[in-house]
Amino acid sequence: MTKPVVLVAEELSEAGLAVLGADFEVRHTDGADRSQLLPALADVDALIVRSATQVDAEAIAAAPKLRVVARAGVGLDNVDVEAATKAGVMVVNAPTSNITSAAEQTLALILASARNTAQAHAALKNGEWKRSKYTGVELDGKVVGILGLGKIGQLVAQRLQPFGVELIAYDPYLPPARAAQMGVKLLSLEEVIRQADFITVHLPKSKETLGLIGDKELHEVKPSVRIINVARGGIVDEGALYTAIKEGRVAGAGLDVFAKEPCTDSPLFELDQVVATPHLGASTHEAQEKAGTQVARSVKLALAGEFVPDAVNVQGGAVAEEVKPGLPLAEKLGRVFTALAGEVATKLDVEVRGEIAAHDVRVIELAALKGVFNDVVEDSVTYVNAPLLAKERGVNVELVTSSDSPLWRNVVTVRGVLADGRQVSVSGTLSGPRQITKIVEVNGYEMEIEPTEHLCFLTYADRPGIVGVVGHLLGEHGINIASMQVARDVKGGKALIALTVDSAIPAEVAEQIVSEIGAESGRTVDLED
Ligand SMILES: NC(=O)c1ccc[n+]([C@@H]2O[C@H](COP(=O)([O-])OP(=O)(O)OC[C@H]3O[C@@H](n4cnc5c(N)ncnc54)[C@H](O)[C@@H]3O)[C@@H](O)[C@H]2O)c1
Ligand SMILES: O=C(O)[C@H](O)COP(=O)(O)O
Repeated sequence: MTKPVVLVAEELSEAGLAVLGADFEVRHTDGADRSQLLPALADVDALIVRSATQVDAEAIAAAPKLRVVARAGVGLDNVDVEAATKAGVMVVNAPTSNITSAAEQTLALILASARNTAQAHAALKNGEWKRSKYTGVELDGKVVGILGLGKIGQLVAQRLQPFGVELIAYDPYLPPARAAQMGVKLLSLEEVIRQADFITVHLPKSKETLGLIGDKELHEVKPSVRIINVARGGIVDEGALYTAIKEGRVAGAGLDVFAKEPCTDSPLFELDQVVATPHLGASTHEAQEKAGTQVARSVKLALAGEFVPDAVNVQGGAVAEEVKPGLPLAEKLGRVFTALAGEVATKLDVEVRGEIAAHDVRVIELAALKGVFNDVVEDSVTYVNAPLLAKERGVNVELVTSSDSPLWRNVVTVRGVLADGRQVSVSGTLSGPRQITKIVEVNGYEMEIEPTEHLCFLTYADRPGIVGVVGHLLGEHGINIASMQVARDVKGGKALIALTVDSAIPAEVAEQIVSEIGAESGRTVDLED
């Protein structure tokens, strides 16, 4: 059996490679070099990167088998998550792996900037004993403004507390009470910029944050301000920062990240007031070990078709053990639903009833949608793109949960309304100690059949002799019936035959059966992949 291929496009810790183990074919490439990356993507199942590999729409299109992109770190600005989602590719990161390292690097740059450590060090190594030139400032009593009080911003705040600073922050998405608990006062961006002696940036790079600290803002800061950026290059405009330092409107800067990386020739490097490092925030043994092992675990889960807690483009929360067996059931019900409906519903309810409804069952809705669209679109349907497919087709999807399930311990129903107002539904359960998948309801008719690979549902007017005709016609075409059930609403009313057969029923045979028994509808379902 061929092993799934994992392409490691940047340095990954030994511990991460060890977690991948022998179950995968691990290949290496230089992700920063497009001429190497694009051809290397042709047959890979998973891609592992850090920040130097651009996983854009072109790269995703070059990887038709790709199932997961794993970012061994935090920032996802180098991954086109939207393009990945459209292609059904899961994107995962390691959101906490390097936050301590990034926070410590921030402290290092704040202190180095305050005390001119790097510049004095370089001068001394150059044989210059200069003391007054490198006189610095204390942190004690100063105001530190944190832009982005998220995971790293909060760790920085905690670590700065003992220095006797006043902490203020700009983060419109954080409740002020949460900030107050940490001893940080939330203010507007303008106020932070005007009051701070140190400004430290911990924002994600986005359309809103790119150039957030630009020429205008750098005209409003205190001239004694030092600006630290360990988040992403470009959030502080490098040209505007250069001019502000040159003109004495900013006292100094500590920079770990740059708008274009690698960056070795920034005009900022000419300024003695700037201390800079080559994107080293996450470059510690500890952070790399954590990032490597976390993404390797996520890749293993993703390639095993399991739910991945760190996936950023899959809706829903952690999946409880009790819920997991319901996923293949819901997916199967989704496929049966589409076969019964023969079209995409305008409104779709995924109902989860019974004991499992006490858990977060949003993933069951995803699994049902995955099944609903499995035989509708050419491209592969995954937990990632299934909700997107529903949205694109204007399907209004709702998850309905209830602890009340009178007949079965747990039951999942996919119920839909079609364009002409008709309703279609199919329910299933996992029965007995062996948790056997059973369909227990179709369009309101109760039954109990095990959905094998080939199924057929016939709705007709209840009368004698129909079972014989169906059996005879199938027999004539060499199709063996594995099981058959008949259900009806009232005697002489509408009836439904549910059949499982050993081979697919060709369309012309199904049509012949429908015509001979005068069926209202006849639907075949083929569940083999
Ligand atoms: N230099 C490095 O090596 C290194 C290492 C790790 C992380 N990072 C970067 O550090 C940054 C912060 O990472 P994190 O893990 O703390 O992220 P996070 O998501 O935990 O925190 C970001 C915070 O920014 C706030 N925010 C988002 N958009 C905003 C906006 N437009 N205006 C104001 N606030 C906004 C959010 O509310 C959140 O609290 C990211 O850019 C990440 O890529 C860099
Ligand atoms: O976002 C991150 O995780 C950091 O910027 C680290 O990036 P790196 O993995 O390329 O060092």
